[in-house]
Amino acid sequence: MSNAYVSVEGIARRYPGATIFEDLWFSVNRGEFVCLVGHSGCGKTTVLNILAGLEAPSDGVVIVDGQEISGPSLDRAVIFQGHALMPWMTAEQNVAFALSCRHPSWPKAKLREAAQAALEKVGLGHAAQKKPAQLSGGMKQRVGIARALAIAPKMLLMDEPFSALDALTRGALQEEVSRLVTEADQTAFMITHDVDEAILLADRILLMTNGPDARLAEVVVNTLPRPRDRANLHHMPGYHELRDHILDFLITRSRTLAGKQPAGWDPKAVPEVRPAAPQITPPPPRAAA
Ligand SMILES: Nc1ncnc2c1ncn2[C@@H]1O[C@H](COP(=O)(O)OP(=O)(O)OP(=O)(O)O)[C@@H](O)[C@H]1O
Repeated sequence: MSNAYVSVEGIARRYPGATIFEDLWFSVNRGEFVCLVGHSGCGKTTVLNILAGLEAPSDGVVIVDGQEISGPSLDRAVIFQGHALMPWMTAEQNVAFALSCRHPSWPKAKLREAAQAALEKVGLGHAAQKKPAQLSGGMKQRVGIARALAIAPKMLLMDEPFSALDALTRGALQEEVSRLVTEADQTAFMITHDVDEAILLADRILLMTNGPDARLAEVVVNTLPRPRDRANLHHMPGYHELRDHILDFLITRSRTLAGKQPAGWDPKAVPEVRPAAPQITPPPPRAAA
């Protein structure tokens, strides 16, 4: 795990009388997009909060860029399901405020300029002077995305950021995040319930069994080539195999594997699968000369 940008090493969350999860080991490489998928209650938000430094694990550590984390940091920006914008500030002021925490020495004009540029990147240049109450849900979430990306965090953490949006807005924002994260070579970790969202965005998808005593059961490597877009995703060779694999896990295996550790199970070496990998046909034997 030493080459990983983010290294999650044996974290656990226990409450008196209940272990939500334990012995969770995984890594996220620089520039990689990792999604965590699992049923409600298995501890996904807890894992994200631990990565954000908002909660301490009961056991284990998280190392980011070689340093153990010990609390929240601007290096790890979180995009929540709700927008968490300051309602008395305009969109520009919301982004500028985050920028001022990152760059305390920047003069106001520079902060404003950078905030405006960040809003333009998410298509909100025209709405910079509006307050959250004057913006739609999708626009507010865009401001949240602009604010998180403007401070160039080492890691972007997202907890179901699109789940409260209508399907059209959700689709548009998923594609936008995909583009922005790729452009910035941003390391990202996201929780989602939406299998297509995970397939669109992730390089790897971590599958968690049901809680209590949840564990990482499998790491699904998304071998579908980039760029991916929603309109063509389901035409890509391997898409259906990948989707079926994840759905089968959610419908059946997340439950049947719950609480059980197969013999010889090594939580540090969770099996990797590539359901969408192209079938390699061996070349025909050469005719004898
Ligand atoms: N103080 C507590 N005592 C005991 N259990 C708790 C406590 N706080 C949280 N939990 C349990 O921890 C588990 C993990 O919660 P968490 O929010 O991380 O799950 P999740 O997978 O993100 O769920 P969802 O998808 O519904 O958001 C839940 O089953 C919850 O009931």
